[in-house]
Amino acid sequence: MTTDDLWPAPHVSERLDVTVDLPGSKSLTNRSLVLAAVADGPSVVRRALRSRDTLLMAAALTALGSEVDASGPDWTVRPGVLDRDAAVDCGLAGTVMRFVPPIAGLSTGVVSFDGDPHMRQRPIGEILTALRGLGVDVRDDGRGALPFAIAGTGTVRGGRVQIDASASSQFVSALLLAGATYEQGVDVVHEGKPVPSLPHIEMTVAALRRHGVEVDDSDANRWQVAPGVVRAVDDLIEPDLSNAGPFLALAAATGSSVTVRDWPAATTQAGDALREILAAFGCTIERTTDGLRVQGPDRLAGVDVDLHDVGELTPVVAALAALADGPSVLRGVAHIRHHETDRLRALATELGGLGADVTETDDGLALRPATLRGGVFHTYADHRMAHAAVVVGAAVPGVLVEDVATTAKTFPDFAGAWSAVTTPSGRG
Ligand SMILES: O=C(O)C1=C[C@@H](OP(=O)(O)O)[C@@H](O)[C@H](O)C1
Ligand SMILES: C=C(OP(=O)(O)O)C(=O)O
Repeated sequence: MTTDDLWPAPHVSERLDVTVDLPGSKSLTNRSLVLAAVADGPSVVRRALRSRDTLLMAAALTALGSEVDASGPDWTVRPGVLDRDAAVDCGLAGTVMRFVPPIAGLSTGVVSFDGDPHMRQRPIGEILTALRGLGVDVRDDGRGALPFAIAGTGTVRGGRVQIDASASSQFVSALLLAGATYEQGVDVVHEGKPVPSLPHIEMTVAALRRHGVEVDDSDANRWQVAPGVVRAVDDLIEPDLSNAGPFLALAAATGSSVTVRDWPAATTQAGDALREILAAFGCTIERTTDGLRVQGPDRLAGVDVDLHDVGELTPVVAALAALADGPSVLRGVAHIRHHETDRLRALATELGGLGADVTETDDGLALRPATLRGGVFHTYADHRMAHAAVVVGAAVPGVLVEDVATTAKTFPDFAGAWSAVTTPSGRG
């Protein structure tokens, strides 16, 4: 590591009163792109997120035969014929590695998949086994991980399939997104420990219904998608509410007021749970004509929260818990050991390195009040580790964020946006 890779997180020594505009949601953008690629005509994805994960998705769909014009803020997608051999780079994007293979089964070419070194550790085996059961020719070395290839025959039989989706809700979303294009549709039954991140499956179901696809989700742990046309629709992408996390946590950590513009009145995004979580820390939450306003308290309370449904919020919540005046328990998130890095291990190591009293548990973290100090915060190529680092850095002088550019996974120029709100001279 060179010192160039260390970004001094802005320390905030005054109370701020700021409003931020956030880029679009990764999860909504990548669902819209996938459905647009199998739709019955061209679509527009308005205010699409332009970030590494969404550009990788656009490149994957282009490689498979669609035309994606990502040159402006509104992206156009023209579905093409899936008739070619292709190579898909998944980077570190779970949505690309999980959502694209079920569509590749419709191709008449051989589609090979690989990604960043850590992506070879992230689970995909359940989807590969499920695809085989649905009639897809999957070629891998039996490890249930990248790299692998899908040799399409142009059609997929589909039907009923049982999976264990306790490691990731994306296993279910992936099969549902492709399901309507399969001859028999798809009937996915989950058997195993509870599925995490259920709001993300609700987001998938809502996206399918918007595209005219019939989905029956009336039984717990079972989702049936009827075969049929995926109608082309124009989508408007909401701001990314999980990426609102560090900005709203900034208010909590520094007793400031932060407004996130255009907070949706109703949404399937996991980040909406921030309203409740930040209230538990002692923040005051208010909807204004501009968006959602959070006012941080004078002293942060500790929290006891189950984050099973909203695991991607854990790094920012852990950063606040490390700054709190009371003890905290974060539970229900064993599955985030399979995210961009082992987030429980990484958070315990890095927050601990800055003086936090933090213990890893089987399914979360336990934190007790401690005085934090500055130092290097390693990010493990994980955008949300960088988010945790800057939140601590706002409250504690001298935090150096390693590789802040890793935030580009889901947020263009995060460091610039963070500087603009935290540095008085940076504000317009
Ligand atoms: O479907 C999606 O867009 C996502 C689902 C969740 O994955 P897991 O179920 O693996 O946690 C979430 O954490 C991830 O950031 C995005
Ligand atoms: C888990 C995450 O990403 P992915 O879509 O790569 O799974 C995340 O963004 O927190």
